[in-house]
Amino acid sequence: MPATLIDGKLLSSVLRDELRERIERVADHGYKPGLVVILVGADPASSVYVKNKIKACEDVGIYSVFEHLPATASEEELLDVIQAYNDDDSIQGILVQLPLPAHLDAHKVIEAIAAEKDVDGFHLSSVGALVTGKPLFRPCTPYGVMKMLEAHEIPLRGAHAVVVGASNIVGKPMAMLLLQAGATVTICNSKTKDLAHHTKQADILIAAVGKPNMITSSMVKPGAVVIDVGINRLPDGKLVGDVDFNSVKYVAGYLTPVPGGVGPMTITMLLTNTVEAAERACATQLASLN
Ligand SMILES: Nc1nc(=O)c2c([nH]1)NC[C@@H]1CN(c3ccc(C(=O)N[C@@H](CCC(=O)O)C(=O)O)cc3)C=[N+]21
Repeated sequence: MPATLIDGKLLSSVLRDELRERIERVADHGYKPGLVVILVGADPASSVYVKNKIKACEDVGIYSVFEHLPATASEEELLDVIQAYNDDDSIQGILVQLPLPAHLDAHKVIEAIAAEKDVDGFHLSSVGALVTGKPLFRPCTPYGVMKMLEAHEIPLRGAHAVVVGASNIVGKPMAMLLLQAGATVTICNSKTKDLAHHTKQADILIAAVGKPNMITSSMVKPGAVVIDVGINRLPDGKLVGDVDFNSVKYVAGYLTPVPGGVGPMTITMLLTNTVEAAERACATQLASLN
């Protein structure tokens, strides 16, 4: 029997309905969640993602601002823009679209974002809070994956999770969330010897490498939960993940599609973090009134 599909679009629509209710509740206190998306330059893929994020905000009733800087913008200009939004009470979330042009220091730029507005979860405060077990903001992609596992009641305690890819934005925080949920976690990287040996042990396999179709059916334990975080655009324009979907679907127990899997969930968790930020700002103000 082919794998059960984990539909990120469907789950997103359920979660977005819940967000609309939370947004109405903060609206009752005179608050409207606001997100600014900052894009430097005009990379076509980034431009599409940014547009999708703005559209998603409109869809649930989050106020959004698109701040577009030229590719030649200086670090100082970008830091000034971030500072202005740090000080802007109509904005609770600040996202700087990555990757940045090479002349800008992404680390320095991310650190300039006020920690309480870091809805991407990339700031050192967010990373430290996550690792020590009191998350401030969870990075959107791993957070979305956790929601997908939860929605399908996939047991995590004592499960063996194998994360392929060790990036700061996906692999590392993904491993941390799975660990905190009680899984035994293996993290593989590009230097891992005999990758298939590790992936075949996985009850839950997370593919986050950025190589089209690299996880093949012989690398998957029968019945495993396979989460495809990859988004690779082929020369013919087709979008594929890191998992060879057509062969793995006959081996896996659960599988996420690309498109329509982790991608839409990433955006939904960005919206969730923005609403969360607005609820905290609202609670802080209510407390100061008492
Ligand atoms: N500061 C920052 N935060 C990010 O969260 C961030 C970023 N920079 N830089 C780029 C990556 C990539 N990313 C995606 C989100 C959704 C889809 C998505 O919705 N994908 C659709 C398909 C979209 C299409 O057709 O191209 C899907 O998988 O169904 C894809 C990619 C967020 N990123």
